[in-house]
Amino acid sequence: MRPARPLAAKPLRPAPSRPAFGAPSLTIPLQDPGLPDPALDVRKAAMRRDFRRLRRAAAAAGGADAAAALAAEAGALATRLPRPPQHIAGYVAAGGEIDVLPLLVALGAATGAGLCLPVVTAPDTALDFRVWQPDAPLVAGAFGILMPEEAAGRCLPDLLLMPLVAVDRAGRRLGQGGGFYDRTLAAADAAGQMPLTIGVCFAVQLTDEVPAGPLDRPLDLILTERGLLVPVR
Ligand SMILES: Nc1nc2c(c(=O)[nH]1)N(C=O)[C@@H](CNc1ccc(C(=O)N[C@@H](CCC(=O)O)C(=O)O)cc1)CN2
Ligand SMILES: Nc1ncnc2c1ncn2[C@@H]1O[C@H](COP(=O)(O)OP(=O)(O)OP(=O)(O)O)[C@@H](O)[C@H]1O
Repeated sequence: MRPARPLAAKPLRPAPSRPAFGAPSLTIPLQDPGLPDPALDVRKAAMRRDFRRLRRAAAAAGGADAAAALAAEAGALATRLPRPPQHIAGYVAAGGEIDVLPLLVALGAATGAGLCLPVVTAPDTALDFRVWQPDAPLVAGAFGILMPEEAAGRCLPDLLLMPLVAVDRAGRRLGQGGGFYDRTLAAADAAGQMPLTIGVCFAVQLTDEVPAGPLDRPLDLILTERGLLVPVR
């Protein structure tokens, strides 16, 4: 157990400046989040801290090579998909996440699918997705993450390349803690439009066991710079 730190030991810093969320739109409760589980949240928070550090180190040491290695697997990955995708969602890397854009572009070319990127429109909601083409302009969105402009139009992906902080061999995914992808999958499932989910990360982000609760949905596949993993459950 770590000793409790006096609050005064933490220097006061101004809140990080972030683009504000837009006015909340009409939100439909997607799923009752149920009873809070503080013990689970504490375990997830500790793992996030450790694996964000590992992720940043991996990105600094070989991020560009790893992104190229992912993209080189696009043709092989396309042949492993259970159905041909129509619209593939990637993400714009932040905080040391593996850069998935070269893979997204290559997978689009290999499958003929359209491409899109996620957009956070409000806290506690599902993600929106906007159409993206290579070299189309991106603007800063929530959390400073780049996203397509509104004029790009919306998209409903049937294949998600998902960022993550840590993952285990059963496909349990630890994300940034906003619950955005879990709510997105819950909403898609409820609408009968569950996409195929591929978690993408550096191999060092694989761990023995990610703590998970009832709202966490396991990944269909895991892709690292070392290759494709089919989760064992
Ligand atoms: N690249 C990327 N895009 C994404 C996600 C993601 O995880 N990665 N999301 C997945 O849901 C959504 C955005 N959700 C987010 C939720 C929380 C934080 C967050 O707390 N960021 C910390 C920095 C973390 C770090 O150091 O790595 C912060 O801003 O202080 C970021 C994104 C949609 N787009
Ligand atoms: N289907 C859902 N409906 C409502 N709330 C949800 C749902 N899924 C997750 N949440 C809530 O979102 C919060 C964050 O969940 P969690 O810690 O699993 O996020 P995460 O998967 O790490 O984040 P992200 O998916 O954004 O990367 C929790 O309070 C959780 O209760």
